[in-house]
Amino acid sequence: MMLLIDAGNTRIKWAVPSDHPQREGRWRQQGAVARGELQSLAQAWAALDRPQRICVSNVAGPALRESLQQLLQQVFGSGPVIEWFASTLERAGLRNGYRDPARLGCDRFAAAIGARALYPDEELLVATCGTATTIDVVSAQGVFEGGMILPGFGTMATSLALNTAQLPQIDEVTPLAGIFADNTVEAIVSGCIAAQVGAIEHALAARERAHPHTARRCLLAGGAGLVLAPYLVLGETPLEKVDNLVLIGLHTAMNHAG
Ligand SMILES: Nc1ncnc2c1ncn2[C@@H]1O[C@H](COP(=O)(O)OP(=O)(O)O)[C@@H](O)[C@H]1O
Ligand SMILES: CC(C)(COP(=O)(O)O)[C@@H](O)C(=O)NCCC(=O)O
Ligand SMILES: [K+]
Repeated sequence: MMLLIDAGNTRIKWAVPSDHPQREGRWRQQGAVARGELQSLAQAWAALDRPQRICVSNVAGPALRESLQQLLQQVFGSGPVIEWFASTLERAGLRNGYRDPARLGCDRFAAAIGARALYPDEELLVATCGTATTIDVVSAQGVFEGGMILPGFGTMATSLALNTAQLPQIDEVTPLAGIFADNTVEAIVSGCIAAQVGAIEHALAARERAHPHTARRCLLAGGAGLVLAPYLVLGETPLEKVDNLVLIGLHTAMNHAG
């Protein structure tokens, strides 16, 4: 059995891949907790069979890595081999085109590997909308070509509340009646949605200009993806909402040598 963990800056997502995906679906078990509720994973994981291998993508820093390591040891003992997934020059058939490959966020590298596993031989725009939003290009030849990093939807909205006297924290996002809102809360939501989908549409348009006559697909992942999907206007480019793209990438990578 294999345990896959995606530790982001807001939440920790995990899954156990199933043995018979056609029959049982991709994951046998899965879950997610806020970063501050890491300890609650002890209970969820205690119910699992002891994994032989554990693969972790962590972009939430060394303290989180330390806590996670202790927790894994506490629950599963020292038996399972832990791979701390890292960005390298090449993995699972994907080439990393970052100037310094190791500096690419390992969640972005994993998401790109996952995207390529889902859609081999297609050019892909991978938008992952978490604490940060990243918008990355994977070429049809299997090269991570590069991307953009911007504040995620929640981070953007929160920065307004923190840096202004009159703007409130947004707790809940309800569907917008229109782009030009007649109240403060919806005006903030509309503005932050416009910034997020605007960046994705801008990235796609730039790629279309640079490489016309190339079929491509946009994958949308991350916690804010659901909120943003209805507002994206991508013309003829198909849009796929993918849950747990980083975990799909880790699973793919684990089945290829490091
Ligand atoms: N229901 C929701 N409505 C709006 N935004 C959401 C919702 N759920 C999650 N988010 C956004 O998703 C982010 C967390 O997504 P996640 O993919 O878990 O991030 P990370 O990988 O950085 O931990 C939050 O910062 C928030 O912006
Ligand atoms: C861009 C990120 C902060 C995204 O993190 P997330 O929103 O998934 O929590 C993370 O991938 C990261 O720390 N990257 C390192 C820098 C880089 O990718 O260039
Ligand atoms: K992200």
